[in-house]
Amino acid sequence: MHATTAPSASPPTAIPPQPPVLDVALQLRAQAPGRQFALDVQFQSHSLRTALLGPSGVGKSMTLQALAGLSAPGQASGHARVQGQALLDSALALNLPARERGVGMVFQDYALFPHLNVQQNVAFGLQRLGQRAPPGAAERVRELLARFHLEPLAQASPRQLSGGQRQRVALARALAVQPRLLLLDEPLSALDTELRMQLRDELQALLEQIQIPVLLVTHDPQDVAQLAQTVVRLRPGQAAEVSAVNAPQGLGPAPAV
Ligand SMILES: Nc1ncnc2c1ncn2[C@@H]1O[C@H](COP(=O)(O)OP(=O)(O)OP(=O)(O)O)[C@@H](O)[C@H]1O
Repeated sequence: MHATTAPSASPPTAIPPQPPVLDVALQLRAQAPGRQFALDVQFQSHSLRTALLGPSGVGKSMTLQALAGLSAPGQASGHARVQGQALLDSALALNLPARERGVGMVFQDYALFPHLNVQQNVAFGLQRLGQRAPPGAAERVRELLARFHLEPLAQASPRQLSGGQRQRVALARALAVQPRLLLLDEPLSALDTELRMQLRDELQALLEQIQIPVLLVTHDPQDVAQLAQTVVRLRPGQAAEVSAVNAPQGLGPAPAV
């Protein structure tokens, strides 16, 4: 006679909670002769696309610089994590250098290198000082030039480009390293209304494709409506306010960027 045993009920599998997409708790300090600036900025975002808003001078650009690893020594402390991975954690004495952070940044004026052509600007982030370009770099640059419709302009100098073309070069350069975080500091503010609308549409399509965490500084409500899922408002002397603006987009398979 066989004894049968009821299958033992397996314990429910606990799904580990997802870390926030962005987890920022930074103390920022800057000093100039006769002037001091201090900001504690704390927020978490569970969205891939977060807008950082706040009045002029509140510290938005400084926050982006701290995330990119571009702060002056001693200017930023605390912690900053992207999908659970720390870029900076003072408690652990961890402060990754900018090149090791995997953070792409597009500045308001695009900050293209004037002495480099379009192709060299895009390739810049892939090179290490005094070293040969890593394997695959030339292919990656070709891919990005094609993707951003920049092939005919590969040899052009930044001063020969329109505002929209400059923006595409800046985005291609920021994405060259396949960043884990993309920072956009008022990327549309230098453009006239018509071009801004067109490039906002392009940026929206691009962000939907690349599906990497993005933190966007803007003053423009239309940027927020079209590009962001969560808004973080910095307020002088007060805690940041976090709110949802749009339902998260479906997270389809992420094509390589
Ligand atoms: N190197 C520095 N030394 C001293 N103060 C600084 C330095 N850099 C920035 N600041 C000050 O820090 C504050 C925050 O500057 P930040 O550029 O981050 O503001 P912001 O919110 O991006 O403003 P805006 O919307 O006008 O671009 C400002 O008061 C600015 O004057």
